Amino acid sequence: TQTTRPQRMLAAVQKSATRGDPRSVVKAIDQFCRQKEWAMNVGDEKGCILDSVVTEVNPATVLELGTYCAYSTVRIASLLPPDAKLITLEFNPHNAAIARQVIAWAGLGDKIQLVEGPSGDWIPKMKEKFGIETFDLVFLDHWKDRYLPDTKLMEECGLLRKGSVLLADNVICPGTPDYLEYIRNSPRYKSQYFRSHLEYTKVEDGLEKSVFLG
Ligand SMILES: Nc1ncc2ncn(CCCCCNC(=O)c3cc(-c4ccc(F)cc4)cc(O)c3O)c2n1
Ligand SMILES: [Mg+2]
Repeated sequence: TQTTRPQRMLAAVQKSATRGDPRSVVKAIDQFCRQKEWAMNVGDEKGCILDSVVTEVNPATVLELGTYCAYSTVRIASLLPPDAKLITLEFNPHNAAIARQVIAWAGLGDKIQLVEGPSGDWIPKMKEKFGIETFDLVFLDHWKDRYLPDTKLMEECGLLRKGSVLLADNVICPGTPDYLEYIRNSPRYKSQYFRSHLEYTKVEDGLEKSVFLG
């Protein structure tokens, strides 16, 4: 029977990456996506910008919205300090199952908690379910029309503190116009656009980094 693209991506990781070596997992997925099949990982070019923001923030708590196959999950977690925690939300059970195996292969199971379900349901439960006070870093990479409502929801739920950083993928392609409009005009955020390209292509895309001012 026909395999899915996430299954083929996992097979590429298990074939080419070293168990317990997160950067080799990242490299194996980038190689698969450049040489075999395009997939919607943040990718190597935007991934370098992601790395620099993670390193600068050095977060103790991270929320990722939209796991897909855990490429950015593993990329972020590989840069976190020892006791840091990353919670990643994935809506699609098949993708979540693949993501869990990629995370296990990278040896990052103790840093990453993958939660299945829509962001809108889980964001209000973060404090009670996971004992989270606030997030130091949020990586938005899920449904593009959920970036704005979920940002407002995180504000309302008190999950952001003065200095919390939001990093949003795909603000140009596929695009998140309502989110950009809000975040760039809100007095409660200081935003910066990092121009780049859609993963594995020459199409323009970029990341928007926004610091919550409280
Ligand atoms: N609410 C909620 N809560 C939790 C969730 N978990 C998953 N989802 C659903 C998210 C489904 C995947 C989201 N990502 C993208 O759609 C995406 C697309 C492209 C792209 C595609 C085709 C092109 F021609 C050009 C660019 C590139 C990217 O980098 C992308 O990230 C959730 N939703
Ligand atoms: Mg993306």
